[in-house]
Amino acid sequence: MSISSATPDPDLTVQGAPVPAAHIKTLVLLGASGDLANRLLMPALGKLLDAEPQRRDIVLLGAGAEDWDAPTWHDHLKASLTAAEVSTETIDALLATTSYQRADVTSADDLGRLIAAAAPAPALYFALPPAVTARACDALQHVTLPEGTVLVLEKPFGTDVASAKALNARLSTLVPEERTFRVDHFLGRSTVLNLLGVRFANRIFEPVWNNQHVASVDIVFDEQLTLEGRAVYYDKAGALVDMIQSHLLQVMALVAMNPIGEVSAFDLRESKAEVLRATRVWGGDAATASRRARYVAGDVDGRQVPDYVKEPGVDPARGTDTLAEVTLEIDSWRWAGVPFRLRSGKAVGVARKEVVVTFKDVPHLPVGLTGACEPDQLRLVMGPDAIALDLNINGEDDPMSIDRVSLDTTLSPGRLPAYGEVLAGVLDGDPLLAVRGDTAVECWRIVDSVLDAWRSDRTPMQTYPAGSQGPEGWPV
Ligand SMILES: NC(=O)C1=CN([C@@H]2O[C@H](COP(=O)(O)OP(=O)(O)OC[C@H]3O[C@@H](n4cnc5c(N)ncnc54)[C@H](OP(=O)(O)O)[C@@H]3O)[C@@H](O)[C@H]2O)C=CC1
Ligand SMILES: O=C1O[C@H](COP(=O)(O)O)[C@@H](O)[C@H](O)[C@H]1O
Repeated sequence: MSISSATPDPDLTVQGAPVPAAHIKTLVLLGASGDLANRLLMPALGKLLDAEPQRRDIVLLGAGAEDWDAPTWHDHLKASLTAAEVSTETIDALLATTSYQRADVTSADDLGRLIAAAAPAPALYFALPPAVTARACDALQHVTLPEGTVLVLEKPFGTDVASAKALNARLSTLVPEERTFRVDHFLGRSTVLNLLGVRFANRIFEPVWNNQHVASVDIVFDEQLTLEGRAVYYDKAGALVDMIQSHLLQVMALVAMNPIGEVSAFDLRESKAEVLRATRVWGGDAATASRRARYVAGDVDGRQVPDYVKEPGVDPARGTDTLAEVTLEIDSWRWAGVPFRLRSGKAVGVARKEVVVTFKDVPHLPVGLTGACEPDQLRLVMGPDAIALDLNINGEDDPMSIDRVSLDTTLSPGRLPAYGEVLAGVLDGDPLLAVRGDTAVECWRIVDSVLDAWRSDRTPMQTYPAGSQGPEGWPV
């Protein structure tokens, strides 16, 4: 008998329907001069307002360490929105009401001033380094938060089980769980959201979505991107923590969860949590259930890439992984015995970003049908978004020989970028796409076991040339 190693914290699993937060009027962007704010959040807000102009009464309040006057802030915001091709109407509407305050977000006095300016019910978006976010949350203890305040936290949410639990405990003293938005922008990606439609709006998949018919599931996010100047963050995280601990486990939960009664924050998040609570490393040994590797010099699509350890800001002694793979099992009636392989890497030659469900072989191929009969595969591709069903059919020339076809369709990129969907939830006070606190801890429980094995050096660090598809012998 398998027993889930963690029991959900009752304080973090809000029972019943979520209590709607007041419709947010002011979005306070803490860390407004930072990369996330500039490259992703402000454009996403602009796109959301373009798609839903009725929201144009949203006021954006920027805050950060920079001593910016109003024209400097306006120029910064306008440049970010313009680069994202946000409409001039939206840009003008945002500029008409926005303001910026210089603030040390770890100071209760500064935070108090910001919140007073953002009343009645602000959303505080911590677009800050994680350590600064933790200190800002400590400082908020000394500030009276208006009823309905929403807190929005970026990944990484803690650095292990203990720190994630401590952060949850701190947050629970500030606002209720349903007003705490732990952002995982993959949950706003259109292909990921499409898992709901594909799985539950079709008759044909659910009956075969189990260990009777599925041989394995691969969730792969291999990028051509390298370090891209992010050593301060990435060198401490690595591929396992950067991608698998958060995004890929969330995607896995959506692939594996039981059907939900309604698309509500409670149903969806509880169903995902059930999966994650039942998840552990394949065979119970994290050292053999995982692989890790790091890129060395190579050529990615014509771009010369140095050894990872020679990238500026990298500490070679740290032993950071740039490609990680973990095979997991979900101890449930539905999934027992089905390997879920999660893999993500940087600096590969050909990007591969997809969920692949591989079905078992047919039990019997009629005598007389010839040729290779490969397993059926359903593939959901993340960017450019597509869905494909790879099947065996009768051959074109010899009708009794088997050929392979792919029934595929490209999907529109979605009405909004992933962060646009995330922000829509924040502004509506709907935590549907937010990661629940107990789930964040579960994800660390799964990944901590791998990190422990890696620290004991039982899983060798391999290398692969940048521009390749990973070390030799690894399945791609
Ligand atoms: N950038 C990205 O692509 C992504 C980032 N994230 C997450 O988003 C968060 C922010 O990342 P990112 O934008 O890249 O980080 P940056 O370092 O680019 O930005 C952080 C911002 O916080 C400000 N800041 C730091 N300390 C204080 C303080 N005490 N008071 C006020 N402002 C302060 C910085 O100001 P100053 O520079 O003046 O010190 C800067 O504007 C992180 O948790 C990251 O993991 C998540 C997904 C993608
Ligand atoms: O959160 C992260 O995600 C990106 C990949 O997501 P995308 O939406 O930008 O494609 C990844 O490159 C980055 O390392 C990671 O921190």
